[in-house]
Amino acid sequence: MTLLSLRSLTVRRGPCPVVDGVSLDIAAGELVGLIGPNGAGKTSLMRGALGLLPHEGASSLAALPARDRARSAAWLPQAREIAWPVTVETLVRLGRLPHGRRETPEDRAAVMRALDQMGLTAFATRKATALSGGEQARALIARALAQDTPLLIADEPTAGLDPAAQIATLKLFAALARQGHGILVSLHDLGLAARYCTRLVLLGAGRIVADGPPSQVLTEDRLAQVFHLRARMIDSPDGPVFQPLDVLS
Ligand SMILES: Nc1ncnc2c1ncn2[C@@H]1O[C@H](COP(=O)(O)OP(=O)(O)OP(=O)(O)O)[C@@H](O)[C@H]1O
Repeated sequence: MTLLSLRSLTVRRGPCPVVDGVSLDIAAGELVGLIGPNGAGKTSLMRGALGLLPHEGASSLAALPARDRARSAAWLPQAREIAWPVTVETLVRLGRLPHGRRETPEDRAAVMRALDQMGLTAFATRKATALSGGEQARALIARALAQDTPLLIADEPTAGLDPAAQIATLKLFAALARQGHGILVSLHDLGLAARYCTRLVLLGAGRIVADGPPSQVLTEDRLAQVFHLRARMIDSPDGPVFQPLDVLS
Protein backbone atom coordinates (compact mmCIF):
# COMPACT_ATOMS: atom_id res chain seq x y z
CA MET A 1 0.00 0.00 0.00
CA THR A 2 1.38 3.42 -0.98
CA LEU A 3 1.37 5.89 1.93
CA LEU A 4 2.96 8.85 0.17
CA SER A 5 3.13 9.66 -3.49
CA LEU A 6 5.01 12.68 -4.84
CA ARG A 7 4.89 13.63 -8.50
CA SER A 8 7.25 16.29 -9.86
CA LEU A 9 7.27 18.06 -6.49
CA THR A 10 8.98 21.43 -6.73
CA VAL A 11 9.51 23.77 -3.78
CA ARG A 12 10.91 27.24 -4.28
CA ARG A 13 12.62 29.36 -1.66
CA GLY A 14 12.84 32.72 -3.38
CA PRO A 15 13.06 32.32 -7.17
CA CYS A 16 15.20 29.14 -7.02
CA PRO A 17 13.75 25.65 -6.77
CA VAL A 18 15.34 23.98 -3.73
CA VAL A 19 13.34 20.81 -4.47
CA ASP A 20 13.27 20.25 -8.19
CA GLY A 21 10.77 17.88 -9.77
CA VAL A 22 10.98 15.06 -7.22
CA SER A 23 8.82 11.96 -7.80
CA LEU A 24 8.75 9.40 -5.01
CA ASP A 25 6.48 6.72 -3.55
CA ILE A 26 6.70 5.39 -0.02
CA ALA A 27 4.96 2.12 0.75
CA ALA A 28 3.89 0.47 3.99
CA GLY A 29 6.80 -1.53 5.39
CA GLU A 30 9.53 0.84 4.16
CA LEU A 31 12.02 2.74 6.31
CA VAL A 32 13.30 5.28 3.83
CA GLY A 33 16.36 7.32 4.74
CA LEU A 34 16.51 10.74 3.08
CA ILE A 35 20.17 11.68 2.85
CA GLY A 36 22.16 14.48 1.29
CA PRO A 37 24.55 17.26 2.29
CA ASN A 38 23.51 20.45 4.09
CA GLY A 39 21.19 22.50 1.90
CA ALA A 40 20.34 19.58 -0.44
CA GLY A 41 16.62 20.18 0.16
CA LYS A 42 15.69 17.40 2.60
CA THR A 43 13.65 19.59 4.98
CA SER A 44 12.06 21.48 2.08
CA LEU A 45 11.06 18.17 0.46
CA MET A 46 9.44 16.91 3.66
CA ARG A 47 7.65 20.19 4.35
CA GLY A 48 6.47 20.43 0.75
CA ALA A 49 5.19 16.84 0.88
CA LEU A 50 3.28 17.66 4.07
CA GLY A 51 1.76 20.77 2.50
CA LEU A 52 3.61 23.03 4.96
CA LEU A 53 5.40 24.89 2.15
CA PRO A 54 3.93 26.13 -1.14
CA HIS A 55 4.81 23.69 -3.90
CA GLU A 56 4.20 22.76 -7.52
CA GLY A 57 3.50 19.21 -8.62
CA ALA A 58 1.52 16.78 -6.50
CA SER A 59 1.75 15.31 -3.02
CA SER A 60 -0.90 12.77 -1.99
CA LEU A 61 -0.53 13.98 1.61
CA ALA A 62 -0.71 17.71 0.94
CA ALA A 63 -3.89 17.11 -1.05
CA LEU A 64 -5.74 15.84 2.03
CA PRO A 65 -7.87 18.01 4.36
CA ALA A 66 -5.89 18.94 7.51
CA ARG A 67 -7.62 16.47 9.85
CA ASP A 68 -7.18 13.52 7.47
CA ARG A 69 -3.56 14.54 6.95
CA ALA A 70 -2.94 14.52 10.72
CA ARG A 71 -4.41 11.02 10.89
CA SER A 72 -2.32 9.88 7.92
CA ALA A 73 1.11 11.23 8.85
CA ALA A 74 2.97 12.32 11.98
CA TRP A 75 5.58 15.05 11.49
CA LEU A 76 8.66 15.44 13.62
CA PRO A 77 10.32 18.73 12.63
CA GLN A 78 14.02 19.45 13.02
CA ALA A 79 13.47 22.30 15.51
CA ARG A 80 13.07 20.92 19.02
CA GLU A 81 10.90 23.50 20.65
CA ILE A 82 8.85 22.80 23.73
CA ALA A 83 7.12 26.06 24.54
CA TRP A 84 4.99 25.18 27.56
CA PRO A 85 6.08 23.74 30.92
CA VAL A 86 3.65 20.81 30.69
CA THR A 87 4.47 17.31 31.89
CA VAL A 88 6.05 14.84 29.49
CA GLU A 89 2.84 12.79 29.55
CA THR A 90 0.73 15.83 28.61
CA LEU A 91 3.14 16.70 25.81
CA VAL A 92 2.97 13.17 24.41
CA ARG A 93 -0.83 13.15 24.75
CA LEU A 94 -0.94 16.15 22.35
CA GLY A 95 -0.05 13.62 19.64
CA ARG A 96 -3.54 12.15 20.10
CA LEU A 97 -5.35 15.42 19.20
CA PRO A 98 -6.11 14.35 15.60
CA HIS A 99 -8.05 11.39 17.01
CA GLY A 100 -10.58 13.53 18.91
CA ARG A 101 -10.78 15.62 22.06
CA ARG A 102 -12.37 13.15 24.44
CA GLU A 103 -9.71 10.80 25.79
CA THR A 104 -10.39 7.11 25.14
CA PRO A 105 -8.66 3.99 26.52
CA GLU A 106 -7.00 3.72 23.10
CA ASP A 107 -5.54 7.22 23.52
CA ARG A 108 -4.19 6.35 26.98
CA ALA A 109 -2.69 3.10 25.67
CA ALA A 110 -1.01 4.91 22.75
CA VAL A 111 0.52 7.51 25.11
CA MET A 112 1.82 4.86 27.54
CA ARG A 113 3.21 2.79 24.66
CA ALA A 114 5.00 5.82 23.15
CA LEU A 115 6.51 6.77 26.54
CA ASP A 116 7.72 3.19 26.96
CA GLN A 117 9.08 3.00 23.40
CA MET A 118 11.22 6.10 24.01
CA GLY A 119 12.30 5.03 27.52
CA LEU A 120 10.40 7.91 29.12
CA THR A 121 7.97 6.14 31.45
CA ALA A 122 9.92 7.31 34.51
CA PHE A 123 9.85 10.89 33.17
CA ALA A 124 6.07 10.99 32.62
CA THR A 125 5.33 13.46 35.44
CA ARG A 126 8.43 15.64 34.90
CA LYS A 127 8.06 19.06 33.28
CA ALA A 128 9.08 18.66 29.63
CA THR A 129 10.91 22.01 29.67
CA ALA A 130 13.07 20.76 32.56
CA LEU A 131 14.49 17.83 30.58
CA SER A 132 17.91 17.76 28.92
CA GLY A 133 18.10 18.50 25.18
CA GLY A 134 18.32 14.81 24.27
CA GLU A 135 15.49 13.90 26.66
CA GLN A 136 13.30 16.62 25.12
CA ALA A 137 14.12 15.21 21.67
CA ARG A 138 12.99 11.76 22.84
CA ALA A 139 9.76 13.25 24.26
CA LEU A 140 8.99 14.88 20.90
CA ILE A 141 9.60 11.58 19.10
CA ALA A 142 7.22 9.95 21.61
CA ARG A 143 4.56 12.57 20.78
CA ALA A 144 4.86 11.69 17.08
CA LEU A 145 4.69 7.96 17.88
CA ALA A 146 1.57 8.47 20.01
CA GLN A 147 -0.15 9.93 16.95
CA ASP A 148 -0.02 6.33 15.65
CA THR A 149 -0.31 7.19 11.96
CA PRO A 150 0.41 4.94 8.98
CA LEU A 151 3.25 7.28 7.93
CA LEU A 152 5.91 9.00 10.07
CA ILE A 153 8.03 11.80 8.60
CA ALA A 154 10.97 12.70 10.82
CA ASP A 155 13.58 15.38 10.15
CA GLU A 156 16.90 14.43 11.75
CA PRO A 157 15.29 12.71 14.75
CA THR A 158 18.62 11.42 16.06
CA ALA A 159 20.28 14.87 16.30
CA GLY A 160 21.31 15.47 19.90
CA LEU A 161 20.67 11.88 21.02
CA ASP A 162 23.44 9.83 22.63
CA PRO A 163 24.70 6.82 20.60
CA ALA A 164 22.54 4.28 22.44
CA ALA A 165 19.40 6.42 21.98
CA GLN A 166 20.24 6.93 18.28
CA ILE A 167 20.48 3.18 17.71
CA ALA A 168 17.38 2.49 19.83
CA THR A 169 15.40 5.06 17.80
CA LEU A 170 16.43 3.59 14.44
CA LYS A 171 15.73 0.05 15.68
CA LEU A 172 12.29 1.19 16.81
CA PHE A 173 11.62 2.81 13.41
CA ALA A 174 12.75 -0.43 11.69
CA ALA A 175 10.38 -2.44 13.91
CA LEU A 176 7.50 -0.05 13.13
CA ALA A 177 8.21 -0.47 9.41
CA ARG A 178 8.16 -4.26 9.80
CA GLN A 179 4.75 -3.87 11.48
CA GLY A 180 3.48 -2.10 8.36
CA HIS A 181 4.12 1.60 8.98
CA GLY A 182 5.98 3.68 6.40
CA ILE A 183 8.75 5.99 7.60
CA LEU A 184 10.62 8.78 5.85
CA VAL A 185 13.54 9.94 7.96
CA SER A 186 16.28 12.43 7.13
CA LEU A 187 19.65 11.43 8.52
CA HIS A 188 23.19 12.81 8.45
CA ASP A 189 24.65 9.69 10.05
CA LEU A 190 25.24 7.53 6.98
CA GLY A 191 26.29 4.61 9.21
CA LEU A 192 22.86 4.50 10.86
CA ALA A 193 21.23 5.05 7.46
CA ALA A 194 23.14 2.15 5.88
CA ARG A 195 22.44 -0.16 8.77
CA TYR A 196 18.76 0.35 9.48
CA CYS A 197 17.03 1.83 6.42
CA THR A 198 15.42 -0.51 3.90
CA ARG A 199 15.99 2.11 1.20
CA LEU A 200 17.93 5.35 0.80
CA VAL A 201 16.96 8.37 -1.28
CA LEU A 202 20.00 10.53 -1.95
CA LEU A 203 19.22 14.18 -2.64
CA GLY A 204 21.69 16.57 -4.26
CA ALA A 205 20.79 20.18 -5.11
CA GLY A 206 17.07 19.43 -4.81
CA ARG A 207 17.05 16.39 -7.11
CA ILE A 208 17.10 12.66 -6.52
CA VAL A 209 20.59 11.45 -7.35
CA ALA A 210 20.01 7.83 -6.30
CA ASP A 211 17.20 5.75 -4.83
CA GLY A 212 17.58 2.14 -3.75
CA PRO A 213 19.04 -0.26 -1.19
CA PRO A 214 21.80 1.34 0.95
CA SER A 215 24.62 -0.71 -0.62
CA GLN A 216 23.61 0.49 -4.09
CA VAL A 217 23.18 4.14 -3.10
CA LEU A 218 26.30 4.65 -0.97
CA THR A 219 28.85 4.03 -3.71
CA GLU A 220 32.34 5.49 -3.71
CA ASP A 221 31.55 7.72 -6.72
CA ARG A 222 28.35 9.17 -5.27
CA LEU A 223 29.93 9.80 -1.89
CA ALA A 224 32.68 11.71 -3.67
CA GLN A 225 30.37 13.62 -6.04
CA VAL A 226 27.56 14.52 -3.64
CA PHE A 227 29.18 14.55 -0.19
CA HIS A 228 32.82 15.28 -1.17
CA LEU A 229 33.76 12.37 1.04
CA ARG A 230 36.12 9.46 0.88
CA ALA A 231 34.57 6.68 2.90
CA ARG A 232 34.62 2.96 3.41
CA MET A 233 31.59 0.71 3.48
CA ILE A 234 32.34 -2.73 4.94
CA ASP A 235 30.02 -5.71 4.90
CA SER A 236 30.73 -7.10 8.36
CA PRO A 237 29.17 -10.09 10.15
CA ASP A 238 27.28 -7.45 12.20
CA GLY A 239 25.87 -5.85 9.05
CA PRO A 240 27.08 -2.88 6.97
CA VAL A 241 29.61 -0.57 8.63
CA PHE A 242 30.14 2.86 7.12
CA GLN A 243 33.16 4.95 8.01
CA PRO A 244 33.85 8.42 6.54
CA LEU A 245 37.63 8.76 6.11
CA ASP A 246 38.45 12.11 4.58
CA VAL A 247 37.08 15.21 2.88
CA LEU A 248 37.85 15.49 -0.82
CA SER A 249 38.92 18.92 -2.07
N1 LIG B 1 13.43 30.43 4.50
C1 LIG B 1 14.28 30.27 3.50
N2 LIG B 1 14.48 31.26 2.59
C2 LIG B 1 15.34 31.10 1.55
N3 LIG B 1 16.05 29.98 1.34
C3 LIG B 1 15.90 28.99 2.21
C4 LIG B 1 15.02 29.07 3.33
N4 LIG B 1 15.08 27.92 4.03
C5 LIG B 1 15.97 27.13 3.36
N5 LIG B 1 16.45 27.78 2.28
C6 LIG B 1 17.42 27.25 1.32
O1 LIG B 1 16.85 26.09 0.72
C7 LIG B 1 17.86 25.13 0.46
C8 LIG B 1 17.40 23.78 1.03
O2 LIG B 1 17.30 23.90 2.45
P1 LIG B 1 16.81 22.69 3.33
O3 LIG B 1 16.67 23.19 4.73
O4 LIG B 1 15.65 22.06 2.68
O5 LIG B 1 18.06 21.70 3.20
P2 LIG B 1 18.46 20.42 4.05
O6 LIG B 1 18.90 19.38 3.06
O7 LIG B 1 17.35 20.04 4.96
O8 LIG B 1 19.70 20.96 4.85
P3 LIG B 1 20.32 20.57 6.30
O9 LIG B 1 20.96 19.20 6.14
O10 LIG B 1 21.37 21.63 6.50
O11 LIG B 1 19.23 20.61 7.32
C9 LIG B 1 19.15 25.67 1.09
O12 LIG B 1 19.96 26.19 0.07
C10 LIG B 1 18.67 26.75 2.01
O13 LIG B 1 19.65 27.78 2.12
